[in-house]
Amino acid sequence: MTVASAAARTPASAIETAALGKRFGEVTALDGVDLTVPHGTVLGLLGHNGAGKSTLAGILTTLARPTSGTARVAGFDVVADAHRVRRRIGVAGQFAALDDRMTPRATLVLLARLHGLGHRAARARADGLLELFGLTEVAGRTLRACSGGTRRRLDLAAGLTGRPEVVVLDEPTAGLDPVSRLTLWEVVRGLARDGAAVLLTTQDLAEADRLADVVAVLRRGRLVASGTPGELKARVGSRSVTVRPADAADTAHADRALRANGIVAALDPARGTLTVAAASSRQVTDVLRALDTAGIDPGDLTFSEPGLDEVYLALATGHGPDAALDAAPDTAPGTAPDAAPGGPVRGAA
Ligand SMILES: Nc1ncnc2c1ncn2[C@@H]1O[C@H](COP(=O)(O)OP(=O)(O)OP(=O)(O)O)[C@@H](O)[C@H]1O
Repeated sequence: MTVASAAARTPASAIETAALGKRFGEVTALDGVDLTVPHGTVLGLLGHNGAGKSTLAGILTTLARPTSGTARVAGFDVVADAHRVRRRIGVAGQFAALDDRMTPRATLVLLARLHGLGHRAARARADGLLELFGLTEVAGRTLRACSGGTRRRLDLAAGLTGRPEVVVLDEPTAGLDPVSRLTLWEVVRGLARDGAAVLLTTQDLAEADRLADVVAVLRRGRLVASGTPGELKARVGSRSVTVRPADAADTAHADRALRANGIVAALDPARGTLTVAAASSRQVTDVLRALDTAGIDPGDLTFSEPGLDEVYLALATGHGPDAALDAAPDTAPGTAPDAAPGGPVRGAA
């Protein structure tokens, strides 16, 4: 399946928001969001519950109107040109409106016809999507006889019947089994390879890490960081070293020896390990010297790179090693601090 045909005549940025804001009465759901997603990019939007992810997805898919700022999708303003935007986007969530008595194949053929395809082309599109989403086997069952996972995959397939150049998926893999999840990841990567821009919201850090070219973190309605998963990990997380003393009885002793040298370790008594943040080789040397002075054989040493979970803790919640964000006052939802280390979000071109 390809979505490249649409990309050639479209602007450089598939999604572009400027100072985008949304208020619900007293609640500020989005506040000054500047976001740019080029074609061929998967942007993973992370954020705590209530951070504003669904609100942003809703505005980009014309289901909600911004209260300030602008958003353009496929070159069209989401308010002034909502109908043109709708013709160019793919969204999950259409399933709710579908008929339980229909089959997956009939459903997709109908939607493809609604997108203007002739009979034969609509059947071909439906068959392609059924195969892509592993639905061929159940294509002839009525929807009411299909499992929840099947319906969910059909919902996602339904969003792609129009070969959208911009795809917005709000937590697309929530509730999917591991195989369906991998299938969906493949589909999303394929869409981006073919030139579509995909914005997906997720709570799943592994998903963001594996799938997204660019990760953007929303915190209380504001974008607080963006970059490739690797960039964010390098900026926020720190490497660590884990020591497992050769003699397990030395673990507590080692902890005291490190503390005596001003080094704080996370102790795991069950494993007999101590883990210390060690961004530089100098810090590793300090650990080894402290242990040596105390007469402790450091035994096994393991080095770990930072993970996206650390990034998330630091940026999305403010509880983590990012000092700028930690220093931010704990304000009410929607009045998040001005810390925006990532500046305007740029997708990887
Ligand atoms: N229709 C609404 N009326 C009033 N407040 C709303 C409405 N929709 C969202 N909000 C509020 O806007 C803020 C952002 O909500 P939103 O659903 O966009 O967050 P989210 O990041 O998608 O959260 P979750 O991960 O829990 O789905 C929250 O404070 C929420 O309570």
